[in-house]
Amino acid sequence: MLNYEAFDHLPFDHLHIDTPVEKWMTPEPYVVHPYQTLKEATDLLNAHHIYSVPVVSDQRTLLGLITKSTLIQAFFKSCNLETPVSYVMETEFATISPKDKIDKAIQMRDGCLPVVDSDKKLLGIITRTDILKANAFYLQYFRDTIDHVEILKLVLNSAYEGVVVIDQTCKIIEFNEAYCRFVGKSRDAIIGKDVREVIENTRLHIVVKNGTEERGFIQRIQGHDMIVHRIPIFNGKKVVGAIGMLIFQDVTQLYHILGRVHDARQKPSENEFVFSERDLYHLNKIIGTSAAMLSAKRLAKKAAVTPATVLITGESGTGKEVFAQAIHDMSAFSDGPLISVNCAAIPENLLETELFGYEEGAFTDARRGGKPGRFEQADNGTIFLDEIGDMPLLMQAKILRVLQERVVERVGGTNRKKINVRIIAATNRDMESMVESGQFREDLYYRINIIRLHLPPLRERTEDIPKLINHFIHQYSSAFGIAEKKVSKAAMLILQAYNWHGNVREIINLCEMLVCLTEQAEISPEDLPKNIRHKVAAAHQLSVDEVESNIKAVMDQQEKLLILETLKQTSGNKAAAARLLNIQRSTLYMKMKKHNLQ
Ligand SMILES: Nc1ncnc2c1ncn2[C@@H]1O[C@H](COP(=O)(O)OP(=O)(O)OP(=O)(O)O)[C@@H](O)[C@H]1O
Repeated sequence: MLNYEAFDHLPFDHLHIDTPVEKWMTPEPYVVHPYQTLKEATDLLNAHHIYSVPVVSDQRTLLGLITKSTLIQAFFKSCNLETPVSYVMETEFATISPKDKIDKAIQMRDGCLPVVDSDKKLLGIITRTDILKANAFYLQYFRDTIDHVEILKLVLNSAYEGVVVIDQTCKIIEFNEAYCRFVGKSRDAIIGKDVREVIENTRLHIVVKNGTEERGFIQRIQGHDMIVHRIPIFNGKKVVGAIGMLIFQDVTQLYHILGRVHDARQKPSENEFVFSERDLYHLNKIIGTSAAMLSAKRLAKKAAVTPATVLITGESGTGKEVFAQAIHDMSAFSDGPLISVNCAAIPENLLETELFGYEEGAFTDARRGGKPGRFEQADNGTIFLDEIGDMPLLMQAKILRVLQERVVERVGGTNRKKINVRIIAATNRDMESMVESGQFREDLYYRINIIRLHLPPLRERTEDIPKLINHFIHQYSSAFGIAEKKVSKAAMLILQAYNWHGNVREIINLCEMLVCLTEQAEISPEDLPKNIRHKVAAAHQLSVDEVESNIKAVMDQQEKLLILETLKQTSGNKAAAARLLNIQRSTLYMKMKKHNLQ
């Protein structure tokens, strides 16, 4: 490591490789005068371990140079020690001007190079040590520059947006990792190529030509509408290149942002829908009006209007497939099929032929005429890759190719078929940690995680539970031709307090069981499965009986408040209150007596 203190006297801030000699010279060198003796000159050279010394007049005009070899030659010629140096000094030697570039000093012959001004006045000397210092400094300077370039590369590569830099001949000189991921090519395969060969519909070559900036343009790349900026790079007045930036990974992200701005401005109530009749038809099949569900429905609608890939995440049974269906039904792909593939259910050795199909003769049992794969079947429609987190790594690489190129090739075949497919993937696994642990390819993750739709578990949206239960009780009652049963308030409170690890799927199973097995018209806490009642009690550290008596107390309190509220409304008129509550007057009297309201 170079010690910078050695250069403290130098103005490094503005240093450049061709700095002048005056920055590096030794400013007040040892000198001898022409009338000094050879002995004095010899003593000076020996005392300071130097090879040469300039000879100057009293006004510091450079007259000659005394070197060790001049002295040796003088003694051979029998000059005595008292001879003045002017008799033997060199008069033919190189000098350098203070404004000359330091690299000119490299031709030095005599151990030192006098630095003189136009009047031949000595300003300093350049010694070998000065040249070594300059070299060492530049070496460090270049190392630092390389470090800076590395830092810039790091910054560029950690940018979330795609960045491309081209020179004035349209050759790509920089291409960051985000962009590489997006176009699915390695940096090495891209650097040096003409930008028009790498980026579809680019206009960077035009920007380099006319030097006009283009901001916020929409550019179609790989089937997606992308927002881009194109900025010319100037050196003085000359355009020397251009930078292209992919600002949003996809326009849908802009739609999200616009949606958020819109939401913030409008502050719509949670129940307010701005969907068409057709959207409502599809979305209303998804039961739930909790804030989380409404925002998931809005996002699904926004995703449906773009062809972008959607990744739906959420625990098992939260409705990922239901949302995939709704997105498909509301999208421009709805005239085509929705093909579902459960990546976890198909054995690894069959997954490739299942997804990509095979040609006749591809393997021993191959069907005559071959078989199209799921991707081909989904052409002009949607493919739903369920449990994508369980897909083997080898298959992930193949899927990535399809996502990048939108082309499929059957197993055992050579034809590549272009497909137009919207992709929806779903998983209940933690994709980010799978990527971190290397179980899921990072490049594929970026490809599918364009629009992220997360479905929270039921226990985080308990207000949806009564609606789901009533919906499925109604559905099963009519399917089985059984008179519809009502879930009592107490039973509903227990169901809302339950954990529902199986989410909606578990609710459906329970409703089927309750419709079939409950004999009374009302489903009460005792009709609920024991495990549900016990788990709710355990979660509250109570016994089952305590839970039920607590619920009864809560309900009694609610009933009392309701009666008081209604009587207030009717100014104490009991007949009117009974009418409002839709109960007999005698029942109201009975309840008022129970709650000590008389
Ligand atoms: N909000 C909902 N409204 C109506 N039905 C729903 C809702 N959510 C889920 N379902 C129903 O619940 C069942 C499970 O849903 P779905 O298969 O979509 O869940 P999933 O998240 O894909 O589960 P898995 O991860 O196990 O595949 C399905 O029968 C589905 O129709």
